[in-house]
Amino acid sequence: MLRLEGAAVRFGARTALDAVDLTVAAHEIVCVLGPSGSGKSTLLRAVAGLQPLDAGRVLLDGADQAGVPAHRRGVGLMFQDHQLFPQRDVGGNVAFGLRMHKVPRDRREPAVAALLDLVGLPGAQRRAVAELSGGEQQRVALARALAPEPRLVMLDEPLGQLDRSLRDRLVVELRRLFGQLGTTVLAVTHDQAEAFALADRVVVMREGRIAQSGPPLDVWQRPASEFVARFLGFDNITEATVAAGHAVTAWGSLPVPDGTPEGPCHILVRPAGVLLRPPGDGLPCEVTGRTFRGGRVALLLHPDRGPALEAECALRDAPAEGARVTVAFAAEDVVVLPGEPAGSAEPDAMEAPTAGR
Ligand SMILES: Nc1ncnc2c1ncn2[C@@H]1O[C@H](COP(=O)(O)OP(=O)(O)OP(=O)(O)O)[C@@H](O)[C@H]1O
Repeated sequence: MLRLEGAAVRFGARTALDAVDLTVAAHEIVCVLGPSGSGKSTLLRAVAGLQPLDAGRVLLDGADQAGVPAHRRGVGLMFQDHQLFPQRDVGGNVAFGLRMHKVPRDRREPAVAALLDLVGLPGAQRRAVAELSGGEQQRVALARALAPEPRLVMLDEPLGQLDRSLRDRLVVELRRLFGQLGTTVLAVTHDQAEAFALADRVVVMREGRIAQSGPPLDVWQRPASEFVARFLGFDNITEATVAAGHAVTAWGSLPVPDGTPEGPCHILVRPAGVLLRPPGDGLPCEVTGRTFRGGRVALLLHPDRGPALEAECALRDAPAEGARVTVAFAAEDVVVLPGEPAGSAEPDAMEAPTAGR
């Protein structure tokens, strides 16, 4: 449905989008993730027709959109600050796009009612926008974006201003809603939990380029680079040299999957793969911090050699701060991160990385 080919946008000397190739299939939900300034909003604006390209093409249903103004592209947009019209009631806001598309009144009213049902605000047509909660306003904004039945809905930080619990709830509702409607979605967020809960596919951006693209679980299990791994919050990363089926690291020798290329690389160990062992064999560490996460505890460990480690354990097994522990590493949680040239986006980032399994 949507294809970007070599899309580039420059602001003076700054390259906001750097030769981006991206496709979104019909009915697919794609979430673009990335740090601040990585080009996420610029990407959306380029697709919407609000930002001209300096190079490359945007195609919708195979048609080049060069010169097609935003309102003729058939895309629905929902921005972070959701910009509802304060002087219109809920029904007036949702009907806005329908009026613009000259849908007659007798068809508008049932459409608005159906959309409000869909977003969980049945019968809210006559309520004033100002008296709605943040989450309710967000739903109205969504209903307004969906009303003209756009072929593609684009969401910029759709749940940006809401608190965590409301986000977690709404993101599940959104996914269900999009599935029900068969909506094609391109969303942008810097919240990885939101992206992973909403998306069929996540696209991680770095400095105007795509650092990795894939189903959420794949990206989570096999980050393509140190950048992606760190962006996802993995910190157990160290330099390594692979030889004869093992990686030699500051933490000791770690098992790596068969077929891992020999030579220097970075190694990630997921916190679940840092195993507490009785004193003896393994890497001695001191427990320097504990963070409670539901029934689990994240332990911050200071090893006798090598960088700090995060481990995860059950509440009842959690050693006290200051305790001495020994750790071993589970092979299935060791991930080899392909090398990336220092200071540049990764040219081979779309290739599947080698993963410990
Ligand atoms: N109108 C503009 N003029 C100049 N530079 C701009 C303009 N819009 C964006 N940029 C620059 O382009 C780069 C990408 O910006 P963009 O807003 O797309 O990033 P983002 O990933 O959406 O960031 P955030 O998460 O902070 O919204 C940034 O370096 C930004 O400063």
